[in-house]
Amino acid sequence: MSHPTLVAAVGTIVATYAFLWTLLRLTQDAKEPPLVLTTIPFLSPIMGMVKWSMDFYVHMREEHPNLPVYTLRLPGTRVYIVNSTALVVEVQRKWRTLIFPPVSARASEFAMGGSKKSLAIMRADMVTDAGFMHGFTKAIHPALSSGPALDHLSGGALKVMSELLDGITHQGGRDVKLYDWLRHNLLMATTHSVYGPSNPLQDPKNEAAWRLFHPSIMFLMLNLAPLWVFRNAIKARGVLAKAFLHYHTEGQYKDGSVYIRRWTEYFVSRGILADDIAKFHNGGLFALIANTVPTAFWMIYRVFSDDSVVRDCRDEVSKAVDEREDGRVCTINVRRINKTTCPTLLSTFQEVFRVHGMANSVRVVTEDHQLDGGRYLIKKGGLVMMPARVQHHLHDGVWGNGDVDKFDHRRFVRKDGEPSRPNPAAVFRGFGGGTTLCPGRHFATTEILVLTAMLLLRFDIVPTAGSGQWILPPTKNSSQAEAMEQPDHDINVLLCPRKEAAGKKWHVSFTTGCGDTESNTALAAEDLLE
Ligand code: HEM
Repeated sequence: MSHPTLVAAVGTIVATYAFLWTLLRLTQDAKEPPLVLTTIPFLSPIMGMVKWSMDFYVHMREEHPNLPVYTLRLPGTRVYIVNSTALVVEVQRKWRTLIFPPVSARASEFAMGGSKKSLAIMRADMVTDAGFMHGFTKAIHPALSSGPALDHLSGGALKVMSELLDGITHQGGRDVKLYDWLRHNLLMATTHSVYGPSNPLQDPKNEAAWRLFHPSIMFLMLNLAPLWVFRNAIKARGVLAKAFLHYHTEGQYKDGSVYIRRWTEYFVSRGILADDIAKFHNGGLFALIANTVPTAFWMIYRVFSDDSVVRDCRDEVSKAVDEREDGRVCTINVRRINKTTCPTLLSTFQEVFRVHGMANSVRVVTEDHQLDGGRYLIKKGGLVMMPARVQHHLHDGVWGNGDVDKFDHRRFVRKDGEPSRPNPAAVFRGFGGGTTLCPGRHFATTEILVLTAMLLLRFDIVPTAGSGQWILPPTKNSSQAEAMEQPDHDINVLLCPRKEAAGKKWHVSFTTGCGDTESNTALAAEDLLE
């Protein structure tokens, strides 16, 4: 490069840097939460996110331990990251000002491809109870809260899983890739129970389309690249939407679960077009299955990779089994898979969320607003983000005296005389929190806990590679659209029927028998407070 060209290039870089630095300072109000990562204005936060992936926010809290909330400036947007538990509670309480519906609407537009007309309906009122999004949560809630509709939903999926395990027992065992096995079979079991006998996902073409579309959802939602980059994913999205359109227009949802009937009837009642209902089914499918699969994977990994956990949990779940006909008919009573009978199993499940969970609850700021009694100004149009991982890795004894970076399967077992943890409303955020607390949490919890119980009672699980050792897979490629880490590679395991379970017939029951406590599997603070 010639000398004048070099001078011009350096000059341009310096001038651009000075311009961006000034722009950043001039557009940042002194009352906003402290600005961090400004070395390269607007780009340093992105570089940090790429470098640290899902540990970025935990890393940032360790770098700035005294900041209850801080500002990241990204091109075109400001994001306020909340570290303080008390501020998480405050943000969730202010759900009419710091709102979630724009996030769902964005997903419906960019990731699902909804039409302008339907998006206008969704966006018409994103604040009051009469708005589309709040009405949606209310419409599906009764079908997913405790009661016959939920039992039917969980029972339908568990029946499919139980029959699958019968087949493996008859075969004398099976070698599987654990993640892939769960991905296929939980998809089949869950969608069968939700969508009913005409479940569109039972067609292998539609399952393949889902697998192609699913990994692109986050990128489509970010809307940073031209659509042709995602042409295969968009084509797959179309294949699924076509199948769901048939399901909808033929009225097949009427033979499905109460949940899917209420879901559909709500969209119809708000004037959403049939084509869009079909597209939004793709989003519903994402909510239904995307987090259940990795959560089940980690649960099975964490239980079966430690003999002492297998021993403790097996002992507990065996107390939830009723035997008849001289022990030849065994019924797992779901009501007894609870914190009283199975404290270690439940604690392991909660620890899976604490260690592997990566939910990032996001809210949009609708007007300039003061947080923390006027200490911080958060500006209209900004995003407020509450990363679960930050809360789940707080030090200072919040999670007990042990190492917060270590997986401790007994961390949540209540010990006599121990003080309760501070502020449970904010610290456990595996299913998010506040008005957007996951409505599917009871369904997913029952599905995963009872599947684990069935496996414990009926099988040993042994890795078949790496001289039989369980080796924790890395997770750095996890998609951040999900609330749970995903393993970067699969694990080969042998599902080996236990001789203690041989020759027995296995069932799952939801009836509350004499002496059973009502199911208390609640993990979210909101449920614990009920
Ligand atoms: C282990 C499995 C699951 C995990 C980890 C999970 C996690 C989450 C999280 C973190 C949120 C966002 C909460 C927030 O931003 O505060 C959420 C929302 C949601 N989840 Fe789940 N979920 C799971 C299973 C399910 C299932 C099975 C269903 C459906 C039956 C479901 C339906 C939904 C819906 C509809 C929302 C949006 C709520 C709203 O807009 O207010 N989820 N989930």
